[in-house]
Amino acid sequence: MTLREGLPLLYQQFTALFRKNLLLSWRNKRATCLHLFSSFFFILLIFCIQEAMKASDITSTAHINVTDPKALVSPPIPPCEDKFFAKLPCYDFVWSGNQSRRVTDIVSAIMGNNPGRPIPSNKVQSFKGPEEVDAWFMSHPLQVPGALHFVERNATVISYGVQTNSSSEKIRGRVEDSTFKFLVPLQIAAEREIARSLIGDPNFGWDFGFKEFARPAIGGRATISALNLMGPVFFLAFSMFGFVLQLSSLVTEKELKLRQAMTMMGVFDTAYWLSWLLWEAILTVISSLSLVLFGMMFQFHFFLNNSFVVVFLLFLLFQLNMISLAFVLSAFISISSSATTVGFLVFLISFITLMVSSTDFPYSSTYSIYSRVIWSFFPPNTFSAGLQLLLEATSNHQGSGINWSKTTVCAAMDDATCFLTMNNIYIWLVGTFLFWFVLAIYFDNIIPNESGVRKSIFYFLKPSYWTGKEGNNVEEHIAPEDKDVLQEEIVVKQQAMDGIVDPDIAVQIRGLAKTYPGTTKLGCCKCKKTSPFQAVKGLWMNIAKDQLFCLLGPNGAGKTTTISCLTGINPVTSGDAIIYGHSIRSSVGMSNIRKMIGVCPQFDILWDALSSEEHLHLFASIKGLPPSSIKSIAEELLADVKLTGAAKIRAGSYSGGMKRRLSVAIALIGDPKLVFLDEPTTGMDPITRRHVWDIIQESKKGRAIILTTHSMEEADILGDRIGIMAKGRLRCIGTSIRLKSRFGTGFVATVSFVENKNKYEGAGSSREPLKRFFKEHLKVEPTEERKAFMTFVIPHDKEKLLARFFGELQDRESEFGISDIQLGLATLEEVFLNIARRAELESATAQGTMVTLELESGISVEIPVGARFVGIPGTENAENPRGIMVEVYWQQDGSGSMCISGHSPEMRVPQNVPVIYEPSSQVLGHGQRRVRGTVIDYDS
Ligand SMILES: Nc1ncnc2c1ncn2[C@@H]1O[C@H](COP(=O)(O)OP(=O)(O)OP(=O)(O)O)[C@@H](O)[C@H]1O
Repeated sequence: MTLREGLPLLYQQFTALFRKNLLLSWRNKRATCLHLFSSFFFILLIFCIQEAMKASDITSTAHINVTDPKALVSPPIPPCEDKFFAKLPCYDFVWSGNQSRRVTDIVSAIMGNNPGRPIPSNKVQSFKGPEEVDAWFMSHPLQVPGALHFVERNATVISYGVQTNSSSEKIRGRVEDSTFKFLVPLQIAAEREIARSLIGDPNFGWDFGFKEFARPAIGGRATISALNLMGPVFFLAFSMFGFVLQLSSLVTEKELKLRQAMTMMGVFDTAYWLSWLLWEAILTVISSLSLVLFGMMFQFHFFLNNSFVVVFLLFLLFQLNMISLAFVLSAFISISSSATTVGFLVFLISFITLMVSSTDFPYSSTYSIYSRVIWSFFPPNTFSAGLQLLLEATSNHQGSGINWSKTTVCAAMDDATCFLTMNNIYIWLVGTFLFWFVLAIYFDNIIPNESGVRKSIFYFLKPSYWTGKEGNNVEEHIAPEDKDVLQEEIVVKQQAMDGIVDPDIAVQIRGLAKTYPGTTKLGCCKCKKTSPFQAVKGLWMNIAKDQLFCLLGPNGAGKTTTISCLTGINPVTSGDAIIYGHSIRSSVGMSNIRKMIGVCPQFDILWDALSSEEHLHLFASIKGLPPSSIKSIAEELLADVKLTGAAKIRAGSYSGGMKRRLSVAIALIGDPKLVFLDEPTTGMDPITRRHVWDIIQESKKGRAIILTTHSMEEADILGDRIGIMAKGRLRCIGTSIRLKSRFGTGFVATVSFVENKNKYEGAGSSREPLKRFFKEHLKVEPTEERKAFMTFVIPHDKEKLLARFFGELQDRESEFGISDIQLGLATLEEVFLNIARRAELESATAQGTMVTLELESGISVEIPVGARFVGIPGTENAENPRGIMVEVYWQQDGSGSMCISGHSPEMRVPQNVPVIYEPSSQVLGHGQRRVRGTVIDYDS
């Protein structure tokens, strides 16, 4: 099948990824709707605030048409408690001129004739002159709303003055109008009573009235002030939805290694970024459009008077800038749940800069052009400046707003103070959008990804970036101890030196090594730097076509790192690998390799919201399969992994086994010539596992498979050739039988007994002769003793004796009650444990890592990790000249480290067995005697 290449492939990947983005948004309807239509809630909120402002200003007639204004006739002097923030005890008014009898009478008349409420004498204070009143004011702030000052000039002239506390305190958003509330009533009362006194008629009528103008409602004022007050913050909050959602989608793809999976399948970065950009641009257009339309629907002058295109463009460009910013920040975040926190932080910073912007900073002559340029790189700042221009253009009822032809016109009166036009804002927003987008792609390359891989800061200046060729240095490494591994290394080195490309070889690994750089972690007081870690220390091997190579090894051995290097996820530190003639060190070679490999990574790399069918369609498109064949190939693969019934169900609801099967199917898309399966059957039940084994077995034809597994049974059944790695090195390589015969403890003989009740009752005693028979001839004890069978492990060195021994045993079958004898090699698991143990021992010896073995006899012995037969110093005597030893049983804990699971009964150290590790000294600890054990090579 011919796979697509170049531009057609880029276009195919782009459309497939775009469809994926669309599906993800569709399946996440709630978030998408919030992104698209949250503008409605913000506009509604501004509308409600505007209405609330109107309601709170209920005494004002600003919002209604005043056709027939009501006249207020001689309003009374209000009680002082009516004053907003009056300080108690308070006085209704104070007055001066109390040395005049006539004035005193006038004031008494004011108090007594106050309409509807005569004023009691304790609510009024009198003084001699205005100076005394002022002094009293100073010591009694807010205790009186007004004062009257009378002067009796002569019999016909009494002059007076009025003082009011005009401070405009607000209460619940309402401002007190002290002139009409206090000043006018005091003035009317004073004039009325002076007139009556002068005329001499206490009933003289004095009605004073006033009323406002008849006029239409001042509709725009509150609308604009609600938008002025809340608009910038609310519009910023609205654009945060898209920002946070985009950030979270990108980080989720990174966190779940979905991006890595797509890279392994050969996705172009251009297709990836463009697919997100186009999808987000569409969402942004819809959300900006809905914001402007809702604004118009709620009759805001800002949206009605400014031209539609001018407002829409400002919101669109700003939101696109926020998307670019989300792209940049996604390079620095590795956990999707942090997206909301980062969104909140960006909102907070934007809010602060918004406040700063309201002080004219930096768009005035006081500030330098540099501060304006730097300030404008943060999109919310430019946006708020643009918003301010549009708000000012509609700030009063007559404001005609800005239309397209006025976008180049400055709002300022003279050229010297003209720093911004709408056109400048648009140009800046387009510029910063492109700037942040390019920066996002740059950071995506240089910030360590989920595998800790990053390019150098000046990667684009390196010739290798453009030519696709990199160096090929091979570091010297310690020669392997194992003869098969050494032989393999010699063959590969020779072929590499001669430049021979064996047509039967799919992968040739040439001294592949990987060192992870140390990382610096910021603690509360100091930085903690970890040292570089050598995960793979020089691998040399050939992997043949049409074969399944099984890579085994304990946790942390370096298997996944090796696969990551071969699939181009991790760049190698030194060495190389040639896959079907292409080097993994060259970017051109790697892109060719990606077309012919399939990868089933260790962890399921799937979108919960996509079905298995959609996954296969997506990955098939990324690989470049012709669109016409994708449907049938997906159906075929789904049938192979028995997922046809669940083809349309979302992967999020799959069981662990179903997810693994889907991952296997993804790895087999496009008939790859080399398939990497990293622990493909983890979490599967035995039936499903066997089914997947069948699929893998079938898939061997015509391709090479590299499989890593922790199941020895799987390796035994599927592996044509097995390599065991430990501590970054290849420890052994060969077929299963070869490994078992070389590294197993020997042969395993299982003797089954005839089912006979009488015999069985005496089984213990009737089996003694058989045990003696094994002991006398082969010097072995049973390792397992059950009702129906007994198992003996026979060391390799007894191989020559076996033919005669088993011949004799068969002859005496009836005597021993034997029904069947089975002889086999040790299991692969035993081989694995032996190799792992040796590697641990080697590293523990090199590093001096010790663990404590608590013997049943009560003695504690310090031994190197992995040591099998341990001699106990101080137990030597005449009977046991070399002392006592035990066999230590090891197992791996959850983290892959070896730990002691038990030990055998104590036994004599045989003569002539060599000591591998001799402790240099004995140590004492916590008052308890602790000795270091010797390691005995009893196995060899
Ligand atoms: N990005 C990384 N940075 C630093 N060290 C790493 C990184 N990835 C892996 N390692 C270390 O490299 C060693 C090899 O890891 P690797 O995942 O290759 O082991 P493995 O054989 O695949 O183990 P497992 O069976 O658990 O998957 C481990 O000690 C691991 O901690």
